[in-house]
Amino acid sequence: MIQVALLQTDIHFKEPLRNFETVGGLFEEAMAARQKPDVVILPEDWSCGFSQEMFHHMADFIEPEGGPSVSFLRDLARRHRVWVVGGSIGTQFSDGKMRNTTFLIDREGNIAGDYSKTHLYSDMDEDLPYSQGDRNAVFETEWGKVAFMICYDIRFCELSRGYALEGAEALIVTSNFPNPRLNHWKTLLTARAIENQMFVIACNRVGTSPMGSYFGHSLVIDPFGEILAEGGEKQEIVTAQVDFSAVKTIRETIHMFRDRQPHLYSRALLTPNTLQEERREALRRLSER
Ligand SMILES: O=C(O)CCC(=O)C(=O)O
Repeated sequence: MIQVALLQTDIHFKEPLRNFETVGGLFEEAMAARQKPDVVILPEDWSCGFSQEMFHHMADFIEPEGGPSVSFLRDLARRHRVWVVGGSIGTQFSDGKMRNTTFLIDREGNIAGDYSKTHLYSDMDEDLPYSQGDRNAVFETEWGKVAFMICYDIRFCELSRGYALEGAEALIVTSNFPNPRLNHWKTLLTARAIENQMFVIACNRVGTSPMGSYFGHSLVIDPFGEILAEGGEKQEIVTAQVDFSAVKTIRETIHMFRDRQPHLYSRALLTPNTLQEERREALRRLSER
């Protein structure tokens, strides 16, 4: 049984120091609770916010590997001896590529893994500066096997199914999911939990950005699809106890993984996405102008 704490923060656009202060304050509060968390989870882009404008001026936002945001979180993890899922941080990696990346940090402050957003939100031009992540790993921790999604990723059931087949027991989601799509947020996350028989632990932000407003409603959903905890629409800490043995219980009750019929599923799932190729071609032509 572990205790999770989701910091549902109000992120101030382009004000990292102010956001560090908010996260630092909520972190102390979470650690002072009677039930000390084992894992603290932050929302997507927790240190600088998110807007379409940002994707055209990345120099103002991007951090190098080991930059100030991840160093700040590693220090908190080490000081409080707690695991941290570092929301996401726009990071330029040593291969020169920029990615929207979540860092998994252990109790010693070491980076135990990272996940970069697979499905970039092209309707907001996120795919202009960012490269998609291409290592969708399941990570073994002292409390169970976990995998990650960032925001728009939750619309793509194929990714979470792959994680479940690789043994993930919990899907951790970090997000800037906006109004008015609360219905999508709750329905998609609940479906991901039920269809994969795993926990879904999803941290969303509140407040506003130049793009609009965010509804919070961070969620902890068990593998039966029951909501264990749900945030409101204000800044707060959402907590829940997560008992990973529930995954085994549901998987031994409804044998979905035994009954899958992959050879009968559509071959279209594996054919290349021509719409994406068209978008890449259009962007290439634009950049040549
Ligand atoms: O899928 C959505 O409705 C919103 C996605 C989004 O805002 C994002 O991925 O940043």
